[in-house]
Amino acid sequence: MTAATDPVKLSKQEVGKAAAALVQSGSIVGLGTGSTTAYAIEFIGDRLKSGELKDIVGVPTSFQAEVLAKQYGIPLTTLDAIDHIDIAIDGADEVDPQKNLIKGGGAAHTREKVVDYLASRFIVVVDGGKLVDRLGSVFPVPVEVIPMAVTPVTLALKKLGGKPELRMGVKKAGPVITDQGNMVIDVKFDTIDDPENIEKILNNIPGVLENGIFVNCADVVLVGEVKDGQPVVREL
Ligand SMILES: O=C[C@H](O)[C@H](O)[C@H](O)COP(=O)(O)O
Repeated sequence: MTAATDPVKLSKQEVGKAAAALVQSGSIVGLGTGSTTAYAIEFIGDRLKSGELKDIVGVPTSFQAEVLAKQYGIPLTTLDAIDHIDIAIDGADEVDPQKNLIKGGGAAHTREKVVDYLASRFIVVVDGGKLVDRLGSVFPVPVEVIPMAVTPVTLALKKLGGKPELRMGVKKAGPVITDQGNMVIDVKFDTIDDPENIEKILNNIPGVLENGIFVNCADVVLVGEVKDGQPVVREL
């Protein structure tokens, strides 16, 4: 593992490493998506290679997680072949003091929600910049929508008082397409007073597959920060 020098990268690397250290031999591990979890996957792979960790199997939450797991030698399985997940490690885009999350900055929140909620222990890994007093303060809520319903869902989101924006690709003309072949509408709300309620309301719009609000899901939130030039990891 190469040492990161940028403070945010260093925080992500250390928090990823701390989460990977929580994985025990013989576990079924949910492998999250994003730049922070990527470090956890890399470190789990290192622990496997060194022999410190044995007999683990991963459940990837995205194509990205699957590619990384293969790269770092982590055997994979699917939800059809198992009846539980022991631990899941995943990132977040926002975390409030009640450990509610907004996820989906990488358009992977639908599969992540399935895997993270199934896990007996869900460990969230973030850098300090992701902590907010109130969910939705900075980040819009990603909403995965089947392609034929993009227009009516956009109108429904506006009626709810949100500012919806179809997520566009980078280095790809046109919209982002998820691992399920759908599109993502990012919807910014002025305030989200009741995350549990808004999560349900969004998922109740016909054509919506899943949204990025995760309530009552995280067991542990590990926060990586750099203090006096040194990376530190604390629990929220
Ligand atoms: O869809 C992506 C996921 O929800 C990520 O876990 C989230 O966006 C955080 O990613 P990162 O660790 O790159 O900030």
